[in-house]
Amino acid sequence: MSAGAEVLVERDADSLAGAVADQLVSTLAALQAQGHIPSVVLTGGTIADKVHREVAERSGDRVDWSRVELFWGDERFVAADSSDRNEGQARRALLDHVDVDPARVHAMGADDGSGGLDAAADAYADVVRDRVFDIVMLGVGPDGHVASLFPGKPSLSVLDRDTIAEADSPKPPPARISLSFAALNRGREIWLLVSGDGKADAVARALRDGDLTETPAAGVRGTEQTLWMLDEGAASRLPPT
Ligand SMILES: O=C(O)[C@H](O)[C@@H](O)[C@H](O)[C@H](O)COP(=O)(O)O
Repeated sequence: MSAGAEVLVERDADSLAGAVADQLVSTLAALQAQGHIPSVVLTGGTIADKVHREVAERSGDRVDWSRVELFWGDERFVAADSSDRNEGQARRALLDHVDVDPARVHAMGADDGSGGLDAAADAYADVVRDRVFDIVMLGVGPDGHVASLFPGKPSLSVLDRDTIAEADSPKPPPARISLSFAALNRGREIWLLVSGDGKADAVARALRDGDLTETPAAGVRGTEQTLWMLDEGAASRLPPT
């Protein structure tokens, strides 16, 4: 198993989302109790959406959302009002229901007809420059992708820039912006959130220290913790412990 990775298994997607939400709320509350302004990287996808909804339900007054810095690990490069945007998904499920400070919500650029994909990726590199994230949450695709870092793509070897532009994503929509491994791996805690047996092979490959070109999820590592939070389906190909 991948060195330093921890694995937590919940029964199904709902209990996984609840467990992740509880852990996020308590981690943010603990960081704020130390006087720190936590930074969190959000992602898109179905399990992220469930997690965001649970966090909105469970955080109550334990987290001061106006003192949390929010970033995205990747974004679909579509019009700002497209329902495809990861930003819009997170807003509808979580950010619209808690008291965030708009100045601390750092969304990636949208396709507004001005600068284009490369310029939007470069602009976000300026936003995250030198930033150390407290918590990076990532979904994992059945092909082992994380954020918008897909198997076999040149973006996997980008280590000298914090963002990449992906013009030909195998998961629609095709145009995306993503943090690179260089930026993601500045995360103190990286949480990989995975549900369903369709992802069990990718999870098993990543945790066996698979090749990141084939399984990008194998390439993320938090500086303090790499935590795989799975449901039983996603964990079903792991060796028995
Ligand atoms: O924009 C996106 O699509 C993502 O950020 C992507 O990396 C996602 O997190 C995974 O594909 C898992 O998505 P699911 O949970 O829907 O399988």
